[in-house]
Amino acid sequence: MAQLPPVDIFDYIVFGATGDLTMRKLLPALYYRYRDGQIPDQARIIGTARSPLSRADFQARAEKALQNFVKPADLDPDLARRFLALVHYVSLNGAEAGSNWPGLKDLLAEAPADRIRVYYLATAPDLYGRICENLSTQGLVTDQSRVVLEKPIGTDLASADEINDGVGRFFPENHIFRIDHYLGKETVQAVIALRFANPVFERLWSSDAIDYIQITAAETVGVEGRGPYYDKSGAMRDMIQNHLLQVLCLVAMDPPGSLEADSLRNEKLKVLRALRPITPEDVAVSTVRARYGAGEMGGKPVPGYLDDLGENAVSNTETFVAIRAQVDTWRWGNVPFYLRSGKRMAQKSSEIVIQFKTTPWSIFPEKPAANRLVIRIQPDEGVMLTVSTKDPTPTDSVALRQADINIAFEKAFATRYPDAYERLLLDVVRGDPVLFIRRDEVEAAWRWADPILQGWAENKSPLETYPAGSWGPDAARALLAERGHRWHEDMV
Ligand SMILES: NC(=O)C1=CN([C@@H]2O[C@H](COP(=O)(O)OP(=O)(O)OC[C@H]3O[C@@H](n4cnc5c(N)ncnc54)[C@H](OP(=O)(O)O)[C@@H]3O)[C@@H](O)[C@H]2O)C=CC1
Ligand SMILES: O=C1O[C@H](COP(=O)(O)O)[C@@H](O)[C@H](O)[C@H]1O
Repeated sequence: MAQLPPVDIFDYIVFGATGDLTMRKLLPALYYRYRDGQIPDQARIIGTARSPLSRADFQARAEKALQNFVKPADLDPDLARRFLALVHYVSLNGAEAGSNWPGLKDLLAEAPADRIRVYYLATAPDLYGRICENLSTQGLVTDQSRVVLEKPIGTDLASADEINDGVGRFFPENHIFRIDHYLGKETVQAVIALRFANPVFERLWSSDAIDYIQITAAETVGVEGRGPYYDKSGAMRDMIQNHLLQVLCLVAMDPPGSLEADSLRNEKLKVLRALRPITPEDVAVSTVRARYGAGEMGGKPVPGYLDDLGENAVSNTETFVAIRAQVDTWRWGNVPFYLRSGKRMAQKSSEIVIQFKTTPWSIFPEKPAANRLVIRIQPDEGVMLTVSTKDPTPTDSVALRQADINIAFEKAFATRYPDAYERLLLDVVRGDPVLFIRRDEVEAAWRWADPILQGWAENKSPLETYPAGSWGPDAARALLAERGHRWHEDMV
């Protein structure tokens, strides 16, 4: 494998270091980058949370996280030991001015003052403003400091503004890295390469040739231990407002002038601003929301959402969303963009499906089927183009058959596909914002999502149920069928 260039020495200070995200994603991602020689031995990973842990306690938790979330074949004990030596811990309530800030200050002061500092906020977003204020009051925001904000930024436009204002008082916009881990996925970035490095696609990339587009992020997991967070969020705030809209932006945007961050973000912003509003009155027509009931996953019975939340739970939260969105631009005319995300669905599958139009006329006995381009974000990352070709069976006329041109990336490039966080965590150290979200993008996304959430809150469309292990409620199928369209799994 090509030698990857190491980044500069840094201190990564994680607020919320005992939480699920740090254990499941951040520490394993940093381990992989360390393993590949990109993290210098002088770098430090400083966990902070309120839990009163010693450094050794936290290192033991970090070790367990590596054991649980790094592939056993990739976990080298000697390397893991050296990686864990980079790990520190400070018990601290980030939201309280009188907490153990001296503990963090003293530790940071052991390194040169111009060392890169990344403050990664992996706590509930309503703490972001107060944590930044405390960092500033304590004199910990240096010229080389950046702050990373986890999603979701707020629960609507007003709360997002409050959070962005709270952080923006202490960090300039170009030092604020709003993370959306879908942008760190190799196959999401591959959309940019596919579109803008291959005229064969880009020349057809409009309503002239495209009938409709689907973007799906289906998960098999339920809410797991995250019920208290998830029930306040739901699929719209957890997945659609951020991850799926970002993917939609990359699919729908015009060519940026360059790969420079603002060039790309300006084009994404135009898409977000061109999204046709779905008013509370429209939600019954253009959206479907649902939650999973009891069902079966992998042949085993699983409980429904309410049982997953706990005894006597009451909830109006959706675990599944399907939306017919429109991008009101010259390029897209009336092409529907179907967005769908859900938990406890039949398969883990994130993909983009570009369904082309059929031929205007057929010289064959049967009308050729439309071409279809599938970009598989995960798992089985790759690209598949379905074309019509001649059926080789000898007959007295020309019969057609569909066949796939299929590129499986892992096989084609013989390389491991890194987790999205691996790329993004080091982009922050490099100070490269291209795969992060600018404030105006967050605002535009909420501006579109808010009226939908309002319509649902006013019960203007019913909360459907779907059995765990299925592809969602029948209403989601009907949303496409109205226009003669089908979800990918229903295409033969
Ligand atoms: N988990 C995931 O898969 C994903 C999570 N996110 C986002 O990441 C963030 C964290 O999520 P997750 O790890 O799941 O959440 P958890 O609830 O698992 O962890 C929250 C963390 O915050 C700490 N914490 C809470 N209050 C304070 C405080 N006042 N000062 C310092 N630390 C505090 C907790 O530790 P302690 O109680 O010891 O203080 C804990 O370490 C959220 O914004 C979430 O939306 C985004 C994408 C995916
Ligand atoms: O941000 C989130 O993403 C995960 C899904 O991420 P993926 O990379 O596995 O597709 C989702 O489970 C979680 O609820 C959400 O907060």
